[in-house]
Amino acid sequence: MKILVDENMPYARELFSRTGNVLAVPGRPLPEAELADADGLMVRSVTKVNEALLAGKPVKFVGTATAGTDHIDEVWLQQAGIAFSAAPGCNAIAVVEYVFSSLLLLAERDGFQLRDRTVGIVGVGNVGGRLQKRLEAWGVKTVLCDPPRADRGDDGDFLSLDEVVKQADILTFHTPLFKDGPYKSWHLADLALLMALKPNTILINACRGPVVDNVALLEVLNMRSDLSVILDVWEPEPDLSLALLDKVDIATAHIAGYTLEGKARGTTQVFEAWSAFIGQPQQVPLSELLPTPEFSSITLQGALDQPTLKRLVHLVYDVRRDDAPLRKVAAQPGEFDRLRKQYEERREWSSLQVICNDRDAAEMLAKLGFDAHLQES
Ligand SMILES: NC(=O)C1=CN([C@@H]2O[C@H](COP(=O)(O)OP(=O)(O)OC[C@H]3O[C@@H](n4cnc5c(N)ncnc54)[C@H](O)[C@@H]3O)[C@@H](O)[C@H]2O)C=CC1
Ligand SMILES: O=C(O)C(=O)[C@H](O)COP(=O)(O)O
Repeated sequence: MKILVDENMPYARELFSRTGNVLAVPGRPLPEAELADADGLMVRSVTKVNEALLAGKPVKFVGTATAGTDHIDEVWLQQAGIAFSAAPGCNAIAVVEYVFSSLLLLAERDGFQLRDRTVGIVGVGNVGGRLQKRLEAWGVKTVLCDPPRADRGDDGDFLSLDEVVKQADILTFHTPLFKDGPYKSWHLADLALLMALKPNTILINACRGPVVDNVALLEVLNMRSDLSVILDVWEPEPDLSLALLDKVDIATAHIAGYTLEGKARGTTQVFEAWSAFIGQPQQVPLSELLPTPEFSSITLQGALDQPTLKRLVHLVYDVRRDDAPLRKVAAQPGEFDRLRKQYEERREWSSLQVICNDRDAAEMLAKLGFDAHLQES
């Protein structure tokens, strides 16, 4: 059995080699000759998987260690009898923590309390739903837009996109990329939407670049200096607009989901699906794989206010570590992908044990996802 795995999938070699010969390869461009005798192909979002790549090849299973699946032609795979599995939700916590890291930074810069802002969440699935819970735990009002969930009759107060735009001080997008169909999300944020944003809105895109029309965004930012923008994803990638990069407040190279936990979950979810597919089902607990983090325990004295939360959040992950390198190298071909391939280890809040002497602080931090405990007296 030969299994091709993207070289940017931590733990893939050690897991997949339990079931066959593993070859780790770059995802963009993928060395296509290696597919001639491959049974399994495990990719990330940078590899387009379609008829052009796989027709006439022996590949029987495709896995993607990602939440998004817009790089996969699922209809063709099904017609061709090739099994497919993704990793829904694997990196949702990572994206939520990216958003918090960014918002706490802007809140400190601009001197506001998150609790005084209304956050509009567009796409309330694995990422948006977790973001809603953590924001509300911190006392932030959220307004939600998710037409597929509203149409399914899911519980929740879902508003139209126009209504959310009217109410939101912070507008954050967490939809899949659909180029057409009833829930088309391509250019969901178009010129009209961007012009309709309330004064001083913070706009965030950490889902897929083309969900926000980047040409329109640049045009609007040239007219409106009141807006703040956080972009993790770009239209197009990897060749983003340098003029736009210059205008945004926080800019990163599509790494919002890149915690070690998030990537490891992606690998294990796909490995578990593959091992079941070949009739050797195996479960892999994350705790078997993850190393001890650099900072594993800290003591917090007293109450938890927003500046203290920011310091804790930034101890685990400060988004500025990813913003500066992108600005430095974005003009050079290949550097966007290199930043992503050589990504420095980043952990989730749950990796930090926080011992508190204040009960409310311990309860709040636990709700937010830290490994928080009340100090024993
Ligand atoms: N920047 C990064 O590193 C990452 C980006 N992503 C992207 O974020 C997207 C969302 O991730 P998840 O929450 O895990 O996906 P999900 O599938 O769990 O949730 C997506 C939600 O968006 C809703 N939705 C679909 N079309 C919509 C529309 N037109 N308007 C409003 N809502 C709509 C769906 O009903 C669903 O509730 C992924 O599809 C992926 O493209 C995901 C993880 C990491
Ligand atoms: O899971 C997703 O969807 C993402 O956007 C991933 O974080 C993207 O990472 P790569 O697959 O491009 O490494």
